[in-house]
Amino acid sequence: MKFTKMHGLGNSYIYIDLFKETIAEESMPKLAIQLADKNRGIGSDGMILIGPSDVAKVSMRVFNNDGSEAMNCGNGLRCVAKFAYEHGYVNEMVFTIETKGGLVEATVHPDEANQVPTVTVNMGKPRLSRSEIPMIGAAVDQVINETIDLGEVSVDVTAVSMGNPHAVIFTEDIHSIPLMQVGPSLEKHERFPEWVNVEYVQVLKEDELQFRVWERGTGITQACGTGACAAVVASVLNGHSPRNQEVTVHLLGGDLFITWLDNGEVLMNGAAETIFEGEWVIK
Ligand SMILES: N[C@H](CCC[C@H](N)C(=O)O)C(=O)O
Repeated sequence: MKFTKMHGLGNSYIYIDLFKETIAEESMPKLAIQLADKNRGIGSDGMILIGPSDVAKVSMRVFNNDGSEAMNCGNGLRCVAKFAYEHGYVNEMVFTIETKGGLVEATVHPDEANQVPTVTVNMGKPRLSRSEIPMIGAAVDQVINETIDLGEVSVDVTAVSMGNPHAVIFTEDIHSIPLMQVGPSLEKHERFPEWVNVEYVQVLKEDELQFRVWERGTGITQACGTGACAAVVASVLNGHSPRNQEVTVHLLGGDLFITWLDNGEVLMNGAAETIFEGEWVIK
């Protein structure tokens, strides 16, 4: 089976082209774990399947390195758009991608060699009501700075879904956050029946955020595209950032440029890179 390892700001996945390969549905979680294993496999944050779609130009499925399937992946979407354009599955520069969390629209920015170094994705509208996150508790339209007791510490969470769930916590100092403690504790907290991605955000300026993430089903990663979108939405909801203005999000692996438009949609712009291609023998 051919694979391509790609990354968005160091958030890497093993990409499998289902236009050419076939993988049995029941073997997908185990294959994701095997491919992502840095000692016995290739090494990545998970596996992403690129394939045909009845409703869009291409489809994307995302598996974390624990084998769990996610509804969306921002860094993955930019790499899928790059892959689809460079492999000729699309001829346009603007096209739709089907995810389990809904349809998104990608715009590739080819260079003079017709390769794609950066991609802009319209991620659609964030889902903010408690039931859409999903999150346990009284029905509310928005979960803003809700305190969750984790035993030794409690955190104030702003909850945002980009098709996948995010718990955003604001901090005064991104370099002193208890991410290794709070991350795993909040990820599987009973308030989040489908678990949750955990993001710490420090507001440097209204249009500049520092960002760290503990990803659901993976742990700490270099970057999380849907998380960066959730961080900007949460920053606007908390009055730290303006709508309709590009916000630079500094992640461990690099910068993403996010705008929450007045029409409610979230634009994400950033890099997408191919690392190498290879062959994997399915055991
Ligand atoms: N761990 C996430 C999926 C990957 C999202 C992230 N890598 C991104 O770029 O958005 C989840 O279980 O919802």
